[in-house]
Amino acid sequence: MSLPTTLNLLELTSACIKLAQESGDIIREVFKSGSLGIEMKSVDDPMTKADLLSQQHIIGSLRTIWKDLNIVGEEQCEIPVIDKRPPIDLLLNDKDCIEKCPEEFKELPIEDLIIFIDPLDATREFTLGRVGCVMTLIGISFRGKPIAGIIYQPFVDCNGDATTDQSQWVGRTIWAIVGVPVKGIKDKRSKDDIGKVLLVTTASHFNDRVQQAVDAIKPDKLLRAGGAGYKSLMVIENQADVYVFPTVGSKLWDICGPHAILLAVGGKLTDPKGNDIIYSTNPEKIENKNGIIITISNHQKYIDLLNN
Ligand SMILES: O=P(O)(O)O[C@H]1[C@H](O)[C@@H](O)[C@H](OP(=O)(O)O)[C@@H](OP(=O)(O)O)[C@H]1O
Ligand SMILES: [Mg+2]
Ligand SMILES: [Mg+2]
Ligand SMILES: [Mg+2]
Repeated sequence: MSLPTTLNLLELTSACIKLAQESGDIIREVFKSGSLGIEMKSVDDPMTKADLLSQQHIIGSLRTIWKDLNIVGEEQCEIPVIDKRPPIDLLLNDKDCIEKCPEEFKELPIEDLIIFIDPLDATREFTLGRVGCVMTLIGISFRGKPIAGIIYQPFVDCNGDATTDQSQWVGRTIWAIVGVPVKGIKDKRSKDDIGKVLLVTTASHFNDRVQQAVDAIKPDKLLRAGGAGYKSLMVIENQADVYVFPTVGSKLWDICGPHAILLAVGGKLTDPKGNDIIYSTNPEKIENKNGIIITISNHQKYIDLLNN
């Protein structure tokens, strides 16, 4: 039987939404078990049983339908054969998707797609019990550009607010297809911060280059947070105006999903010189070597501040 050569983005995104939610169940179970199975991939770069099981579940399940899809996952691991096919119809009756999804997205050549999976973003925070910023990130890129993204936050209440109350861990899904109105995004800007410039950056990898970027932008408030995905979501939900990390550290799987959601809400993500990030399977291109800057508006203003 010949394999399909095209796919419907609504079906792929439907499957990814469900799989991200199921990965959240896996991540919560591992956390509650108390045995995280921490391995150090390198200094300051942990992987846990939750990262592994989450990635195996997502990729193994996608493979039950799309066997030759290009998938780039953060973790180096065997992918077990899974026989349960994920549902692919969640978005097929979504009014906005039917009316606003670009027609070409409904019949995409599989060979031009790459799926980037960060099965658990902010692992370091996860190992330290600071789970509010943990999330599963799935990005779908087409010919080098993000076209759909899914974020699932396992350790938050229904408003997406971190809580230590395990009974409130209902989790939250944020997803977008570029060109389709995004649902469920909140404006989380506090009243005291209206009119101010808030910059968010790393909590765990501060260095001179980051300090220089902060000095160049001169924000009214400097916020420090864990998780590349979490900081991106802070910009998407107006809790920060700009997220900058001006040196190597983040990878394509950290940003592809959030990037698609950001584009869908009118934001921008480039390197600190304003160059587009191209999504590729080339191992040489996986690291964002020059860093990233993420904004919801006035992107060029921040690029000019960083480079003048
Ligand atoms: O946890 P994984 O999936 O390995 O992804 C990491 C990113 O690759 C790093 O860029 C993040 O470091 P920063 O918080 O300095 O952005 C890092 O944030 P963290 O140091 O707060 O955990 C993570 O988001
Ligand atoms: Mg990550
Ligand atoms: Mg990760
Ligand atoms: Mg990692």
